[in-house]
Amino acid sequence: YYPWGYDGDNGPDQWHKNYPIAKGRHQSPIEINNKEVHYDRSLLPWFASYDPCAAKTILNNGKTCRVVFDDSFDRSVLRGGPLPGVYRLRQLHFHWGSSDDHGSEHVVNGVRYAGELHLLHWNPKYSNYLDAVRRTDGIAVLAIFLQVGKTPKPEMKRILEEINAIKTKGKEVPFPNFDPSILFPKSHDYWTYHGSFTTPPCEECITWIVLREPIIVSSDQMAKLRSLSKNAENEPDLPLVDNWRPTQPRYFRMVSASFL
Ligand SMILES: COc1cccc(N2C=Cc3cc(S(N)(=O)=O)sc3S2(=O)=O)c1
Ligand SMILES: [Zn+2]
Repeated sequence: YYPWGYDGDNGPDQWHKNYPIAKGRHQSPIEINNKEVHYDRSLLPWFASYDPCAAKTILNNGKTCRVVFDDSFDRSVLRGGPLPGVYRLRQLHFHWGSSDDHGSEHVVNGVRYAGELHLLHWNPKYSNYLDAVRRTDGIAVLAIFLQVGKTPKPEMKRILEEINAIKTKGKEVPFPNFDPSILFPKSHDYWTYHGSFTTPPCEECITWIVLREPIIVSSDQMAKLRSLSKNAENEPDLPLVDNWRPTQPRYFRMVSASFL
């Protein structure tokens, strides 16, 4: 395991030295531009059926704030859309900036959002998560943009209330009874393409489902995320901000849209 980060000598431009696939042809995130997107009317709607009791803990791993779910059976699943079957929800996490004008990983027609929520699911046709990570159809990530506005989504409060308990790297606390589908925007319109983890190991195993409609968060809520520290309790407080990877070359990949 090699230490990697988002700035200076271990930043995104250096990742390929320890994770050569970071220079692959199917990397994420990417720019999504209307004029290069292909409307695919055969794309089905996607459905999430999540069990709120599957939620286990919320943690700060020094790179993001993550909520972990029980994925020992088909308990919380995503299906439909571009997916061949059900995919099990394993975790959700966020990417955000040092200010409200940037922080998302995917960029839409030149627009960067303040942040991006990723819900990570794996294909249970593989024996376990680590096996799924090595397959092109192993993982599905539902990505939802965070846009700063005046009327924030009240459902975000539950996650942000826990931030004080996981201020430093390595902190993990129980996070029971949470159904992440309450965070979804009204519209289920999405873009989809084949890509990778946006952090090391950068495996190219992800079917990305990027929602067109952002969810609204307040500037204070973004500031709450920025109050997390990259470091552990007994180390200097380094603000956990700008944990997003710059967009990668699209090469010969098609981005399909579920909407006209
Ligand atoms: C061997 O692959 C493994 C094994 C165990 C954990 C991970 N992960 C690391 C990075 C990573 C990046 C994600 S993103 N931003 O693309 O949604 S999700 C995710 S992870 O699953 O936590 C990868
Ligand atoms: Zn992510």
